[in-house]
Amino acid sequence: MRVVAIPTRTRFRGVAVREAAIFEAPLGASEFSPFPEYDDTEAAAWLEAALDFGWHEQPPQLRDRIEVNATVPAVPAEEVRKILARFPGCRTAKVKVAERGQSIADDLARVREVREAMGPDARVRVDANGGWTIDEAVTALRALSGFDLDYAEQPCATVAELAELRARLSVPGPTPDQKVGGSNSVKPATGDSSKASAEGSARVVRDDGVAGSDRQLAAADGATEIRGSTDRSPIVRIAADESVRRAADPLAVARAGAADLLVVKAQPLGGIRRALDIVERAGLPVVVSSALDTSVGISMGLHLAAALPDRLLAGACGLGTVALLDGDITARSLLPERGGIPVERPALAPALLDRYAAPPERERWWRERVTRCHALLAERTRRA
Ligand SMILES: O=C(O)CCC(=O)c1ccccc1C(=O)O
Ligand SMILES: [Mg+2]
Repeated sequence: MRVVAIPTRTRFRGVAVREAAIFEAPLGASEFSPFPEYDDTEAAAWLEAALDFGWHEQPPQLRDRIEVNATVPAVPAEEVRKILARFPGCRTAKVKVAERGQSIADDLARVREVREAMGPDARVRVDANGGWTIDEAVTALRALSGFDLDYAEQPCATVAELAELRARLSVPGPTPDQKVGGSNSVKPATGDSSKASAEGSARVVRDDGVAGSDRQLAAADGATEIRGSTDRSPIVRIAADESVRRAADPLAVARAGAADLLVVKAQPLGGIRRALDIVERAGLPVVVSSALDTSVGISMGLHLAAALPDRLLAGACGLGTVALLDGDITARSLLPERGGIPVERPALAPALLDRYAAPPERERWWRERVTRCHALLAERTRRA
């Protein structure tokens, strides 16, 4: 095991140096990189993932290249084009919003710049990391809806808030720039759609990956072209991220009908097979994303995305984030090229492991954490 500390090119979630423990395992390199503030119980799932990827055969690959989104940190609008340039060929962008200390005006300016830079055909998503209250999310997402968002990721923190937000967004708002009426108008929510069981209701996935219950799509007034039109139901699709990867029950959000799609990450969900199992049981389309991993962790995410059936993949994945790091540890970096990344397990570069070696006290901290998390996993196995 080696511990590395890689500077970020732009602060991301306040992170200026990304630390990771890297295993040189029998099946290739594997990564353990839970954020330092996560407790051992939460971090144990990340270790399970690292051990699984390094020591066990992975499920069959259904594709050999994964389309990725550009990830735009909560930078000032003036910096947007510089960030987008690091994601050559990407036709989808995910923009961080609701950053602490910033305003909705900052978010609007950033998203406007992304939409202008990428053009009307691009898909633009936002990720609030649970930073809005329901009221703030309603206001922000109504304001942002003019930019034709692909979805809003974790606008509020809890499953209950997401469910209520989703219901409220299905009702036409008073915003003057929102056209109501016409054959493609947004119908008021049927009331219980947010509580509908994801498992019980038949789900349909449109050819662009948009999914919803029969009733939800019917509520869109038989619209065959929701994307690109100004009116839609709901105003914006809701994606769950933290409500999947940090929840005691990753399926609760799907069961509550509180999200239209899920963001799944291999490490926090305990590995590729565990993540695939969750996705199958949730029955919602998904986007695979990273946690700002090195190319080793990205490789794990690419293998998860490659194992997903087409019907469950909802567009470009958030796996282009090596572009946000100022270094890497593999011979070849898994950076976006022509909008995608080949599914590979890159070899470690010994000289880079040395160059980015973490200071001794951080190395010791990570070794102790691995030891504690491993003991938790062993204890769990003993009890099972
Ligand atoms: O999904 C992406 O585009 C990149 C990954 C990303 O946003 C992320 C990276 C580290 C920690 C949290 C998140 C997140 O999706 O919230
Ligand atoms: Mg997210």
